[in-house]
Amino acid sequence: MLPEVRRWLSHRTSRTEDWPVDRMAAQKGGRRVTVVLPARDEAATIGRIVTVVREALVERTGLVDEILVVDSRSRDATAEVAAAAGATVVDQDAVLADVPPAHGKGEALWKGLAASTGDLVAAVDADLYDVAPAFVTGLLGPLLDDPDLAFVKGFYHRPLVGDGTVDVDGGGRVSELVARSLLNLAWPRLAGFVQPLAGEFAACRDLLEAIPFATGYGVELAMLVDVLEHAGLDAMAQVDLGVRVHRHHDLQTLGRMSAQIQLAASARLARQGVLTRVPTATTIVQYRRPSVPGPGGLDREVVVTDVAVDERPPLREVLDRSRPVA
Ligand SMILES: O=c1ccn([C@@H]2O[C@H](COP(=O)(O)OP(=O)(O)O)[C@@H](O)[C@H]2O)c(=O)[nH]1
Ligand SMILES: O=C(O)[C@@H](COP(=O)(O)O)O[C@H]1O[C@H](CO)[C@@H](O)[C@H](O)[C@H]1O
Repeated sequence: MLPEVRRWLSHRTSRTEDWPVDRMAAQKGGRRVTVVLPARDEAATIGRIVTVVREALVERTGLVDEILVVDSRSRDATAEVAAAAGATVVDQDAVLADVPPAHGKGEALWKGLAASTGDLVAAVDADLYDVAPAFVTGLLGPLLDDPDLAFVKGFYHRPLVGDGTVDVDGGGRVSELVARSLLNLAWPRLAGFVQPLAGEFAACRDLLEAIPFATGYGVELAMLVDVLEHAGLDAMAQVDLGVRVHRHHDLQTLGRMSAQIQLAASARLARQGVLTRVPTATTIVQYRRPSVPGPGGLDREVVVTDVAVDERPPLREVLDRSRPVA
């Protein structure tokens, strides 16, 4: 581990208990705070998350001013459930409607940033089973307290919850198998982040508007790299949020997620001159138990998926272009 990272770890890591909500609400001053929840088919969990955040942090303490759910092409009642629980709900494709739409989690976050009004923006995944207000206060605490900070990432223990089984630290499989190795090899200054792919982070609006967003699942890794480049390691911090339990994807879905992360990383390595060009092939070939016979008698079904992700430019460039010239 780089000595700089060792120093950063002890200097820039805190626990959510270090940031009591009443103190944070008092330190907020005139700043506006938005919580953004990107949500695709999260009708089962979004209502409870919005209710917890609204009751504890909007109504009881005033720490949060806006709860914004980005409905990311849901096929279920996510939008209705979120609105009934008290969130402002925007349709991903209706935000910046004159920009050709894209798909994915990063797109939902980018559109959420565009639609939000906070000076500080915190993001929380919408598939969490048990969200406490401390998830949000922990992310905001360091930012409200220290003007040198611009970005805070959550970390936690991640159980892998199966059918009647719990592996206490078995979650975060893509983090362990893909993201951590990529970061340690290519961006070792980011090796201090305990959960580099955590969907829970908070940042200053100015910073988020100044960096590009990968539209798919590469968004978290891309954001770490871009924030490091833009603001420097000492403007970044992490906070222990306890335990996080969420709905898991199967291994093949995680394989496609991994491919998107590697594409986002490759784009940055090319930008930094480490790779001479960005990969042009964007399909992943996977094999699964056959529902139809595979080619040449292969006892596997061949599944080819396009994992291409667009990159959104820094939001500020888009907003500047659409502003009328005086
Ligand atoms: O196209 C998408 C895919 C995902 N998500 C949201 O992004 C978050 C994290 O995605 P997911 O749960 O699929 O990833 P996991 O945490 O299971 O790896 C969740 O709130 C999803 O609803 C989204 O808004 N749009
Ligand atoms: O961290 C990980 O390995 C993956 C998968 O988590 P699990 O193995 O299902 O606990 O989950 C995350 O990765 C996505 C891609 O960066 C994020 O978008 C999600 O928020 C995050 O939960």
